[in-house]
Amino acid sequence: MHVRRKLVAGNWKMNGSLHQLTELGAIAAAARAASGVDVAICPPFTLIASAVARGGGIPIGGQDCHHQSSGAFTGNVSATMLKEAGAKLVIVGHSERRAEQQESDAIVRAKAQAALAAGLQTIVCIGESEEERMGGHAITRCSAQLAGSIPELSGDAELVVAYEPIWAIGTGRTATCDDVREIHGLVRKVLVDRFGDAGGRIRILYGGSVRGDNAAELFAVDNVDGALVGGASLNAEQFVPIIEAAAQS
Ligand SMILES: O=C(CO)COP(=O)(O)O
Repeated sequence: MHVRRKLVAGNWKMNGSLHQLTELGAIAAAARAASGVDVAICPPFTLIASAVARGGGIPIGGQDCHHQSSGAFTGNVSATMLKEAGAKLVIVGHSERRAEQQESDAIVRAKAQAALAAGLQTIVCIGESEEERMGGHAITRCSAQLAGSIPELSGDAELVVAYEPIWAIGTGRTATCDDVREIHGLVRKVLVDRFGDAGGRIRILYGGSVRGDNAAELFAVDNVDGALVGGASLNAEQFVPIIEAAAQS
């Protein structure tokens, strides 16, 4: 049985500003108080270097990276560039990118591989749509995404998986604890089948309308090793209670 520290990561998406980095002070203080919990924030690319400078030691990450380290890829940023900017982690395969940028499992996997190779902690996102869940296809969809998107483990950088049901993102609707237990159990099985003992150490986050008032019950579910938080990570007032719930779980 592996003891996995909780990880609470904030995904600011295309939100935030230099001014908003003032929130990081209180978030860093809460992170220091929650000694058993890892906390990270992923702001837009343009804020990464400033967030590293002003973040009070909280690991700062990107929300995407290209799978090549450099080249003629206008508008893109590579994992090595993120690393140089001071990022410690990166999110890849978020459903908003899979939908808007048509990112396939194979692309997500290549990005994850590049991120691990650059030494970044790498959060690979999976999750089914509402239609897939209603049609009884949540398990098959998540299994296919796992099979196609999870990279080989390489080097010392940590792989993390985030389960984010698309219908729960930004909607205020959270998956039931039973649904979360089922999918996180599936993810764990896939990871252990593939990586053996190392698969038991990989942290699995839940994401989708996590808030201070539902975090504790989600953190109590088997194989929920933390949260990937969107809206509620934008300010300390809403994010700190989630960190505190992780510390008490
Ligand atoms: O997409 C998410 C995090 O990556 C979840 O967003 P919300 O917490 O706003 O639902």
